[in-house]
Amino acid sequence: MSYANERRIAELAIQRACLLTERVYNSQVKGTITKGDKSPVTIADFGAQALIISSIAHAFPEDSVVGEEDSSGLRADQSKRDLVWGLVKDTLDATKELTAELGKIKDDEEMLAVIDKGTHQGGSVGRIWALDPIDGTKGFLRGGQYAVCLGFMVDGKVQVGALVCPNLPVDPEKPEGEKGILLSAIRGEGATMRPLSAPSAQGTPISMSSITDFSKARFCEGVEAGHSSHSEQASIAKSLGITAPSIQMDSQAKYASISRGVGEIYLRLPTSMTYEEKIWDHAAGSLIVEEAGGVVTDIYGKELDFTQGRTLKTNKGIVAALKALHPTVLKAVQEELKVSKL
Ligand SMILES: Nc1ncnc2c1ncn2[C@@H]1O[C@H](COP(=O)(O)O)[C@@H](OP(=O)(O)O)[C@H]1O
Ligand SMILES: [Mg+2]
Ligand SMILES: [Mg+2]
Ligand SMILES: [Mg+2]
Repeated sequence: MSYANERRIAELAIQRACLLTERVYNSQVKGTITKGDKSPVTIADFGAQALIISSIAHAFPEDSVVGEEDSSGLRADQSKRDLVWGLVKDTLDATKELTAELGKIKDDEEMLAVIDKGTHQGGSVGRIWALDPIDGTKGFLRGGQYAVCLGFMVDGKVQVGALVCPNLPVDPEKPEGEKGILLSAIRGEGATMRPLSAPSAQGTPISMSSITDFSKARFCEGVEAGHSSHSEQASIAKSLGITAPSIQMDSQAKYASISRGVGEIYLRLPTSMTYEEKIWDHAAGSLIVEEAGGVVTDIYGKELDFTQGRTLKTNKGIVAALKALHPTVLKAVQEELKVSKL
């Protein structure tokens, strides 16, 4: 069974949401709220979650959604709620040609209810979408990379992944040129990419780099030192003979980057053994990397298990690399971590 329709709706939905996130990215008003776990959420995260879940509910009313955000912060703050509704309404008004396929939201009450459709607990049964309305919120606030991410799972296996990276260059050779790319994949059918400016164009197939010589290889890692262990990643890179400096960027833009051949490896080594990676941080990006010729496991070499609920509770960390390099990278990771953690 092909999931071409799910991919089409995913692409349209994240691209529509991206109009909203870019407006906030380029404005002075980010409307940040600090959540219970001390992490930030902005009016753009809420607005994007509302638009994307309403698209899914319109196209596939029986499906469930595991979304990162819930409406509690907005219910407690009328002025932010008004800001988000203003953004959502403007975006819907500006994209009327998509209403037949993606539907709309009637008022701010409905918007809050739609955001809360993302509270599903996930699991191993049925059709479930994993949504990160803004991945890399800290990058978003800093003016760095961020991504709008949507994965679609059937019985706990990711079948479709779609990512918008509004601030990655269309041509990696021209970093100051046009920005904004959309990547997507269907399991077994490969991964594709297209510029955001060409919404109706067919995506071009992408594949990972073919560099197998570690002295020429590059690795990606996050910017936030609290999210992955920079010191251990540096030490692994050194032991592999990697000489290039790490490519640091926020969000699933790292998965996007290696899937189109900019970097061969993405390391995300845990900074704490109690943190559980969230399914929405990996569903879309990991499938796109696999379909572009890569392998994605945790630090134990285990496949990512999306059947466990809202988190990858049976996995630790992420090791993603070109298929030919992955066994050697994993061995280096395990040698490095064995001492302190395994
Ligand atoms: N201690 C931790 N270890 C690993 N990831 C963490 C973390 N704390 C937060 N994160 C996740 O890291 C994501 C960003 O990844 P990166 O650092 O690669 O940009 C965040 O997504 P959000 O920005 O969607 O909240 C958040 O879910
Ligand atoms: Mg977050
Ligand atoms: Mg995230
Ligand atoms: Mg997020």
